[in-house]
Amino acid sequence: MEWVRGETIGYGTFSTVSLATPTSNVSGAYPQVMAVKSADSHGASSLANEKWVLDNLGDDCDEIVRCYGEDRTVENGEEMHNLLLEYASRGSLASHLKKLNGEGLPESTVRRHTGSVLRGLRHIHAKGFAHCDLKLGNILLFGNGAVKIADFGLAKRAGEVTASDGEGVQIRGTPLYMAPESVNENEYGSEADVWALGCAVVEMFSGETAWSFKEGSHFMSLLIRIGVGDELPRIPEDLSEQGKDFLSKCFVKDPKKRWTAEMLLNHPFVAVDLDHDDFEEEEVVVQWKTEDVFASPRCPFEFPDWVSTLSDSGTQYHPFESLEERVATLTTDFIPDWSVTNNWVIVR
Ligand SMILES: Nc1ncnc2c1ncn2[C@@H]1O[C@H](COP(=O)(O)OP(=O)(O)OP(=O)(O)O)[C@@H](O)[C@H]1O
Repeated sequence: MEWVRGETIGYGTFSTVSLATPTSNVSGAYPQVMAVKSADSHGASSLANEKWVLDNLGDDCDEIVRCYGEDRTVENGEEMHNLLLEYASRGSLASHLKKLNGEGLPESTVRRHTGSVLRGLRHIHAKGFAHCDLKLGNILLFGNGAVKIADFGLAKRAGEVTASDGEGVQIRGTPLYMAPESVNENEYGSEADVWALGCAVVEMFSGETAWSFKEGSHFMSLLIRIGVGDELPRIPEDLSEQGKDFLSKCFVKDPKKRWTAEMLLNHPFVAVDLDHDDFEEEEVVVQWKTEDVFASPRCPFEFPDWVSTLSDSGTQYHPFESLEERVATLTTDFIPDWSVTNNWVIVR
């Protein structure tokens, strides 16, 4: 497919996302407006992984962003890897929420979005994958009010051991959304996606992250709270009883006892027919104002949207006697330079 690049609509850790239009579209096989996610050689493996996962997931799930293909271009003398994706005219839920100045979304909207994300997760998990980076920045909002899961750069086959697994303490995805078993055991399976979904639901409803923290606090202290002890993410007081119950099924520390996406789809919080009068349909508008360009943060201390990345300690892996011992190894005065991360960084 021939296409031309339009203006930039988002920045990620690994990529820049722009508008794209096909130049020859005789058969009408492609939409008139697409999003193209582009990366240089540093982000190429993440894009290749995303393409591979999306190919495996197929295009029969309405809650997963569609991929129209990939190609390579040379721009300003540099080879760029490009992934052509379905364009979400209203950006991510993270950017949408930012415009609400700390306000959350109405509960009926949260229920509808949660149901959609759960259908997407059920599909991903049924195909044997885990997303590993579910957060509001990776849930895209479309003109008709629909939401879809995007950004499969960190996704992997559930249970698959990556080259870096087992070599030390890893941070895969965004610390604020990390499940206890990911902090304690480096486990990133479908159960961890459900925990992250719970965090996303809290944030959608309250406009605040599920974990409260002091500005400037070390992110390792958050990992200790997630991994050790009984503390759970905050469940908003003003959420309905059904909502609170739904979150209590997501925030189960033991992944084996946590509800699955399939089970949660039958929970009354989402298993109701909601009227769709709380959003306005919108035509696909392609003129983005400069201030609409959404950048994924590049530093873990830019609360609340910590950067998504993979990291490992780079040190020899050894089993720990207790959770406390393992998590205590995370505490260090050394603060990595997350602004230059690609795939893996040393965190201690
Ligand atoms: N299909 C799309 N339609 C509209 N906007 C998009 C689309 N894909 C991505 N974006 C925008 O670009 C931003 C960055 O994209 P994405 O998260 O996929 O990149 P990334 O490099 O994987 O980032 P990170 O891993 O840091 O989250 C998104 O937060 C979103 O605002």
